[in-house]
Amino acid sequence: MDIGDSVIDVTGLRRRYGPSGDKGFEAVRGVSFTVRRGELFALLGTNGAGKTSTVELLEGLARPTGGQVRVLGHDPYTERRAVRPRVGVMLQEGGFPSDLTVAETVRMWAGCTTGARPVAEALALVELSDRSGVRVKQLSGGERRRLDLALALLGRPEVLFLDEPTTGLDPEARHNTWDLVRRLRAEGTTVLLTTHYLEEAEALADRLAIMRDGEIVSAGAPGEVIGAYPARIRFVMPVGWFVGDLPPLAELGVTRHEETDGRIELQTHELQRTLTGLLLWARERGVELEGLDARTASLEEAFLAIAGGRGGTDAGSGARVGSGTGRGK
Ligand SMILES: Nc1ncnc2c1ncn2[C@@H]1O[C@H](COP(=O)(O)OP(=O)(O)OP(=O)(O)O)[C@@H](O)[C@H]1O
Repeated sequence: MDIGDSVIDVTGLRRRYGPSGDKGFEAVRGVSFTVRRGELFALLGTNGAGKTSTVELLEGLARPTGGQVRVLGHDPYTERRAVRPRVGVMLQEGGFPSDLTVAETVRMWAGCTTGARPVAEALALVELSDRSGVRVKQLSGGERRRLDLALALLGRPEVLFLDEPTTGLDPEARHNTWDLVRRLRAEGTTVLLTTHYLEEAEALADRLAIMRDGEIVSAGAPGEVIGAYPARIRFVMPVGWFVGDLPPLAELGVTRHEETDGRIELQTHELQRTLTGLLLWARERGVELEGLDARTASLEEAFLAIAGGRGGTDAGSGARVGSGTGRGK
């Protein structure tokens, strides 16, 4: 096996439900990506974008209708026995018997897992040690998610598939799960994550891909994906001053500006240059830019533009574009 550094290789992947032609539906339409060893790769997209349909193919739960998947150098569907013991899967719904206690559930799972962690260790990892005697049906939604994660980690997997792992978790439990995932990745575990929480992807992912209508429409490191979108500077125009009094906006690197009731928003791909020019202008005139707020685009902004289909980097928001009129001082 020679897979170099890549652990998951996906090439031209397709998945169709139902027959070909109008009666069927192609949920995955030629998806390609690679996940390297020890990397955390996040798959994002709106509901129905095709994430679960893709991940199920990587997990070997279904056969692709086109293209190819390799996990640890093997076809996860036809070579399931070679792949399965080295992979941990946390599905959206665990579906284990709920009359068993937490410890019994982990013990039962451990019986089917080669080289399983001790039950106490698995429960400690997800901070469920104090719930070990509780029946699964009595757990909260967030505790069940953590139990799902404990089961996925039981066999010390080389590759971990996490399908919306923190849904239903309170903020503290979510951050604890993030810390655990970071630790696992630091130990060399390769992680493929699907999530609807963009701050989760931003916090954890080395690289990510955004899916829309069965295709990957943007991919790269979070900074690369976000970097295509402009930073924003917001402030309130000082009383008696107007946008036209500012230095020529194009010279400050502003690509777009909006004005609503004296509140100004500037968009720029050169945040430092634009902000410096603006602050120098304010200092020279001795005025205060009330409510000044400058920030790079967030993954959420990039996601909404990409997944929603706007795609362009300076897509208009429909707000009124300032006229730039004003009087000199
Ligand atoms: N068994 C099925 N038969 C027919 N269509 C299906 C089936 N499963 C999923 N689909 C369709 O495939 C598309 C992709 O679904 P999928 O569950 O992969 O999306 P997703 O990105 O995981 O969405 P979510 O974020 O809601 O989990 C959707 O339009 C869905 O209705």
